[in-house]
Amino acid sequence: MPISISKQMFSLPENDGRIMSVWEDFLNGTETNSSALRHLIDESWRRCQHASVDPNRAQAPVPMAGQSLHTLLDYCAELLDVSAPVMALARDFLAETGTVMVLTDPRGTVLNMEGDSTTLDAAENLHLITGADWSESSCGTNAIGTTLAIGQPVQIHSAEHYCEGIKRWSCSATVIRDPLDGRTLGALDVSGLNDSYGRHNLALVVSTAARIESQLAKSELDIRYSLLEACVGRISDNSGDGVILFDRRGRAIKANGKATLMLGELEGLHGSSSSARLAEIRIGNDLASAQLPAWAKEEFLEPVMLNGRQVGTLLTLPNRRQRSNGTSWSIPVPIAAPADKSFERIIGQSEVIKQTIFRARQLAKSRVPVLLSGETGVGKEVFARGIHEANADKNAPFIALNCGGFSRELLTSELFGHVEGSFTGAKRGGMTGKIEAANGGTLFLDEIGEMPMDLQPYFLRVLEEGEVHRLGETRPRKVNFRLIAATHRDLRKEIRNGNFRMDLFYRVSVTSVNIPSLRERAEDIPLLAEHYLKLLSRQHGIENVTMSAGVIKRLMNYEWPGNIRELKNAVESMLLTSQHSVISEFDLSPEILGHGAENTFSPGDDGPHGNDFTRFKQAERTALLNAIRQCNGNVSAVARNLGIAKSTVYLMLKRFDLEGLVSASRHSTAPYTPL
Ligand SMILES: Nc1ncnc2c1ncn2[C@@H]1O[C@H](COP(=O)(O)OP(=O)(O)OP(=O)(O)O)[C@@H](O)[C@H]1O
Repeated sequence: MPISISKQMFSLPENDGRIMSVWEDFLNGTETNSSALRHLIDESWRRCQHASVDPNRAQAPVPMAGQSLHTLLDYCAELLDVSAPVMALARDFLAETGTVMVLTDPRGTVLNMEGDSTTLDAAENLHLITGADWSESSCGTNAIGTTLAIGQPVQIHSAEHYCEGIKRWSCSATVIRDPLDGRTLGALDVSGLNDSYGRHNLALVVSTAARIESQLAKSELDIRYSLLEACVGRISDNSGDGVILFDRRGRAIKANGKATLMLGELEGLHGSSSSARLAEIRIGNDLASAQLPAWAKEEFLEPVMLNGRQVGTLLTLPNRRQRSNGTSWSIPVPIAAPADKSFERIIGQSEVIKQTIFRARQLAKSRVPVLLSGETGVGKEVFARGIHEANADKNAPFIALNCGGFSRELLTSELFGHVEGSFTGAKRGGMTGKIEAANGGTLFLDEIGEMPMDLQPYFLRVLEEGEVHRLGETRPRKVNFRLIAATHRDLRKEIRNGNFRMDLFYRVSVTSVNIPSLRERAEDIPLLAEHYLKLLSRQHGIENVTMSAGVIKRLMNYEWPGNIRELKNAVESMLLTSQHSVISEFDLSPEILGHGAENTFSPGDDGPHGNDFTRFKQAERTALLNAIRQCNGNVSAVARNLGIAKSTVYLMLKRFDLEGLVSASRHSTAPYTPL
């Protein structure tokens, strides 16, 4: 007699002791046929044994981290994005319940976790954390791995776990399916220590997963609706060509009459069978990997872009008459294919910057929020523009706002806009806020960590509801924009310090790119310095200026706390102050000169310095350098400038290893010649 599935789903904690002895027997090979053991657990244990899972395992294998974790999170961005609101609820409502909610990908790798903080800590000891693999073949019978293996909701309690180290836990999980084709997209789990067991935990995951699925269905329908709307003109029967429209997964969803006729001719089909054949055609879910029917060519395909995101594909079968007339096949022009020059303005050849650009380019393909992190002046805004341009239509707006540059009141009004008379100082006729201005394009919020705490829930609401209220107005306005935020702060630390809301953090950091500091890519400095020298020479109308090898070396050794912005300023300052056509170390600022020569001294260089200068010595050295600069390397003039004897200048030059900065002949009064 088949066992009722619903009975199979729930654990029976009262059987725990008996199940433990069955497990011991199972491992010893002396199997007992106990009614305490659910059939699905028995089957799962057998799968684990077959997969040689170690029953003594105390935790999941080392979790995935770094670039591979980033790539996985990007790949699952849609699932993460859609489930973000329910995970935020879990954070609030599971606190102090002794449980956590876990979202995984279809292979059981944890993507996100929220819930009770003590349980989160305990889970960490088990490696139940983002990036960890909780498939059955890695961790044995467990709710995540087992629900993915059997495709139905399940509780795994205590002794039912296959691995000894996990037997203190009680877990309930179910799969999340693609609402269109039933594909498994991931699993949702609620876990806690044994005393958190409750049948309602399974009810909670099942209803939450259903909510995620319906949200996925809604977003799919919205996309499909927009796709049809965008292409309605192209699939009309007036077209001489056969046109088939595919959704973003490569499934045919609409075709004009001509396409049905042409398909009939191409495949020898008639009437309804050619319509049925149309419904079967798949072209893969991106142009690069399109699996085309034999009669189609790659050039028949064009991406359909909406707000910079590919939402479908049009296949145009050129009119046969045109072909027999000898005219070329009408190769379609993409509706809005991105001309990918977007990251070209980012200068750098180092491996680390190339990888960063690659990651940003990948993320640009979707519309998920991106958090750019990095020190000041590393190029966060340049990257934001790159992502926007790689993705958006040519005319889509890119609206940037620095949250750090305003008072609370001004920032509120800049972001949300206001209506006339809404506050003292409100503009006549009101003002469109940046959020509204970014509609259809990208909103770049620089220094998002500076957004005041009490403003954050309002901005979160905009992100969640896609609506904005101008200050002083009750009517909501619909908005649709891509959010790129940037920060030089560690936002997780800001959350711990109570300066940033965790729910907003999860909303804005669905994906992230960390932009390396200039220090981490010193090999790019020559390229950047040359670039700025050329650019700024042109801007200032100065011709034929170059930099000495010594300068480049110093620039490469400096720490650049202000990154590229500081480098650009340094080059500009040298260009404007140097009196020679070859910029030399002599033209460098004392900071760069003072820091740049560590371990790089070589004959002809400006000389090494030590890190161990006292503040006083540093000041003395800086004064000497300034004087040398002002006096063009003339030792007598330097002595006069500093009010000390020439012999003391020589002593100081020796002490600070700066002799190379004055003219070659110790006693010469000839003007300094650049190296
Ligand atoms: N890779 C790059 N190649 C060339 N120029 C760059 C690059 N990255 C940044 N820049 C230039 O450096 C300057 C600073 O860049 P940007 O304003 O994007 O930095 P940021 O990280 O946003 O700074 P902040 O955090 O202070 O706002 C700009 O003049 C920008 O054009």
